[in-house]
Amino acid sequence: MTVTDIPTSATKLDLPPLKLGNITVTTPVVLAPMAGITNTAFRRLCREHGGGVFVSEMVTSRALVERTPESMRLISHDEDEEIRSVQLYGVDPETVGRAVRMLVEEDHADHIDLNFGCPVAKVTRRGGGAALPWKTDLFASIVQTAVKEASKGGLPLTIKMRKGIDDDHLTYLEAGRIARDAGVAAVALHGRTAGQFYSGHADWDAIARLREVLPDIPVLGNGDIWSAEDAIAMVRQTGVDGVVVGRGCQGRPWLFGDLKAAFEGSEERHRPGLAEVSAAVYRHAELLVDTFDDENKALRDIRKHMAWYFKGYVVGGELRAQLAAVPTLEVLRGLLDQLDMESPYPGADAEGPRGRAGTPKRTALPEGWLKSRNLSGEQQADIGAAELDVSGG
Ligand SMILES: Cc1cc2nc3c(=O)[nH]c(=O)nc-3n(C[C@H](O)[C@H](O)[C@H](O)COP(=O)(O)O)c2cc1C
Repeated sequence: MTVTDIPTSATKLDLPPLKLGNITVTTPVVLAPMAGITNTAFRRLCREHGGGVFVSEMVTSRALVERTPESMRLISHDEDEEIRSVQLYGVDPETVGRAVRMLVEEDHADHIDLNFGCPVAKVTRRGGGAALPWKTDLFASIVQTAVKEASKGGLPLTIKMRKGIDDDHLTYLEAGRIARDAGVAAVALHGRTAGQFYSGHADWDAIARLREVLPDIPVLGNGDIWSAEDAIAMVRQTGVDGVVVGRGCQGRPWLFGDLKAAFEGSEERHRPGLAEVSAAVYRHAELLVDTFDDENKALRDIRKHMAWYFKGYVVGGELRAQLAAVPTLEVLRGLLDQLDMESPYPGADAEGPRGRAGTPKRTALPEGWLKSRNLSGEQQADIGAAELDVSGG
């Protein structure tokens, strides 16, 4: 079944609340960790519309144990974030263990997620990111160490992964079993291989297979949820315990309101006119100024959201270009004031795919590397070196 011929009915599912260890998540929805997107400002906007777990941008374990200023910003949360969720990336069990211990002992988080989904070719070619679970001994060691350290503080630890390196080197079923045996609180699967990058459709059948293989822990499905109807369809089709939503909420933080409504059995959907979108953009920019305490940095950040916010809306070409290059909050105010505030919700044009797309990437790993599922010392060094190139999932 492809994503286009799934049923769209939103009749109530009666899904039980999602349990992540001792945390009960009433709306079974997770904001996907997205580097450069899911900072405190964006998480606040999403949270204000709905419920769920709102995961931080990824932080590398190495940077965190070195306490770089950027990594300390990445793990920071607003005071009213009920579930402080942090995503870590790491390739060395000892460093990952130290990073988890730091989060626990210094009370920076309530939930920790480990990222095994980075598809960036520079990283996967050297065995890191989404290729790492192929080396089952290293993968097991990282997850076991992280679970052990997280459990000392009673924190649930989850993992997020892709299907594998490419169609000939799938890892998700075995990695899921290893993670379950290590004691993770849930496993999230993005239904693409690293080689697919963001092309084609996410394979929801693979998500269903993982659900069957791991009947005893929550499985979360990820990939191509653009609307509340897609989320309901994924749950129906795969039997997952919750959904992870990434690009679908870019420029649409109100999607979390639709998701909450849909999981409560309501057909109500939020359809903001241009005036409301304009207010959201300005508020987002202001929150970013608070987050970064630096207007230039904040404006650099908000610029990448502009095309997503205004997708499908009636906005002239020149104004669009100016918004995409806006230099200051004051200029932003002036540009937004030029919009036709009576302009209504444009319907389906405002919805659907957005954000990162792209063509498949070559992830070819050396034959020798793929031959053994165990890791040599030299390969460990290589994976470690690629850590500097890691960027999201
Ligand atoms: C800009 C961007 C940054 C991302 N950064 C991360 C990340 O830091 N960690 C991670 O696990 N996945 C990351 N991802 C992957 C998403 O979490 C998600 O798995 C992917 O976008 C598929 O879900 P979607 O179809 O709902 O977007 C990123 C995706 C995008 C588009």
